[in-house]
Amino acid sequence: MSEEAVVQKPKIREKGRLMSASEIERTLVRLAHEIVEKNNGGENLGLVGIKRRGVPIAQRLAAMIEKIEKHPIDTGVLDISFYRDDLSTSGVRPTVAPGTIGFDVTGRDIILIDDVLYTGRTIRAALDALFDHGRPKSVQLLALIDRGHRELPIEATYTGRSIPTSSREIIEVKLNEIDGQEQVLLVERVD
Ligand SMILES: O=P(O)(O)OC[C@H]1O[C@H](OP(=O)(O)OP(=O)(O)O)[C@H](O)[C@@H]1O
Ligand SMILES: O=c1cc[nH]c(=O)[nH]1
Repeated sequence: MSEEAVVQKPKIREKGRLMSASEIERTLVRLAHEIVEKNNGGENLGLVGIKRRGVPIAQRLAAMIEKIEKHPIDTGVLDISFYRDDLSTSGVRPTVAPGTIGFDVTGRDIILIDDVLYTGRTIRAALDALFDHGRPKSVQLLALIDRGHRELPIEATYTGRSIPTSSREIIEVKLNEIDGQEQVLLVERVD
């Protein structure tokens, strides 16, 4: 057996579609209005998407908020792959590249944005990275899907859908900008 065969991805079975393209769109419209309401119009807001699928979600929300409030919204990117907990145990010491978010976060009301909130480890790492870049006035968290199973005391300020899951299940968010399709699927590992 080749080595590639040993490290195959787990087999998965599709269990159903949780959100269609129009449901994702409607949910993002609602979240954009919630953000505007909670932040009094959002003059001081900055949206930071976590790679990968948090980025197009942040860009879409910024466009919606700009349309509602008629002022520009700073939008940036956090690539947290080098900040993961599991890397630190292997001795890798993450370094922060200055300016990679795309705007100065100091003094701003930052909304961190990701597609799925699960254990919370990605968000913890993203918070570390964010504060390496500057000192925001406040940080709020938005997740399109909260699937539970938190391992850290982290909760979303804005949630698209809360979907209770088993640990064998996986939420797959598909977005046009990355996947060429638009839906949220529930799948299950079968091996
Ligand atoms: O709360 P957590 O347990 O950290 O899980 C949530 C993270 O997992 C997914 O990223 P993934 O590592 O699968 O990468 P991807 O976004 O590139 O698919 C998802 O996009 C979140 O960033
Ligand atoms: O189910 C999950 C868990 C983490 N990240 C995902 O994208 N889906």
